[in-house]
Amino acid sequence: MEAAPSTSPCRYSYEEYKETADWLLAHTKQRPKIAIICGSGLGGLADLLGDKAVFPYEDIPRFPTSTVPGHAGQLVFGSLQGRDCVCMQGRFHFYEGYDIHTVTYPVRVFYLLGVETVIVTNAAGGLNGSYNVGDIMILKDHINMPGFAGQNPLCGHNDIRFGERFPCMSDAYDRDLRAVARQTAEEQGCGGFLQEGVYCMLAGPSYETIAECKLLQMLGADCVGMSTVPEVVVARHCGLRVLGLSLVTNKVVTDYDSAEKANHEEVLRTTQRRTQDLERLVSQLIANI
Ligand SMILES: O=P(O)(O)O[C@@H]1C[C@H](O)[C@@H](CO)O1
Ligand SMILES: Nc1nc2[nH]cnc2c(=O)[nH]1
Repeated sequence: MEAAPSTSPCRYSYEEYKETADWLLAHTKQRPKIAIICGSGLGGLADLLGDKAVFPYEDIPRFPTSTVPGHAGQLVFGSLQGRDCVCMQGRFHFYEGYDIHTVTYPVRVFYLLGVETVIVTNAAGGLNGSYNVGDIMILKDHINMPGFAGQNPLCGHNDIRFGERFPCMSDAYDRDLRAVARQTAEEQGCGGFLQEGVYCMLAGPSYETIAECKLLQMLGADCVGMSTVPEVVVARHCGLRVLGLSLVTNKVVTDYDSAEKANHEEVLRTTQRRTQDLERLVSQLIANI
């Protein structure tokens, strides 16, 4: 597949998103109001669903496919805590070569399915010195670094059926959902490793240099990752409520004498260690929202 030029206008028409959504609606009886996007190593969240209908991405008309270890590549519809949900087991990253409109394609499909709330999860590097590996961070804000460089998924023609030309982002992470998440985390015994902070997205796939980590710390970022922000921007554009959760899978290196090196194996190891806590938290959250 030939990559789209980075300056392309939105590559997809309303009718294309609609074709995907209508196909899914025709192939499942579930009518989800909640969507969950699983981060690296966090795809086990989809296994919580009962009464499942599973669609590999390659079977869904116009859906992209995922290439990262730790990401399965299927859309799972099902029921959790008596609520219909749809779960993306495997997301699309900009660093895989997808243009920013393709990265966010599923979010507009969710909107057209009737989804109202999106729970976005990710694996991230901890920048905040007081964070520990294994902490869960509720996102209260983000820094859209690729957006600074012109890679905002809303660039190009604005279709008003999705949302307005200039959407607000100061309320990107829903205050009420954050409160429910804090409360639920306490009830589920996750309070001892819960944080709330700012996620910064970089394009990846290289991890950060020491100087870059120091810069991001100065900017006020608490965690750094390679996803989530484009999906959140598109979700907010079409009025979906968003809850973001980062799992701190590693601490970034900020010391020139350190022998530590960021690596994807450590990222996946940490997700395995925390997977049950996260599953419990998300499951109970869904009951509480
Ligand atoms: O999909 P997420 O953001 O959870 O995955 C993170 C970012 C990269 O894909 C990978 C790096 O280890 O983990
Ligand atoms: N950019 C980035 N993404 C990550 N995902 C998991 N850990 C990291 C990290 O340290 N940096």
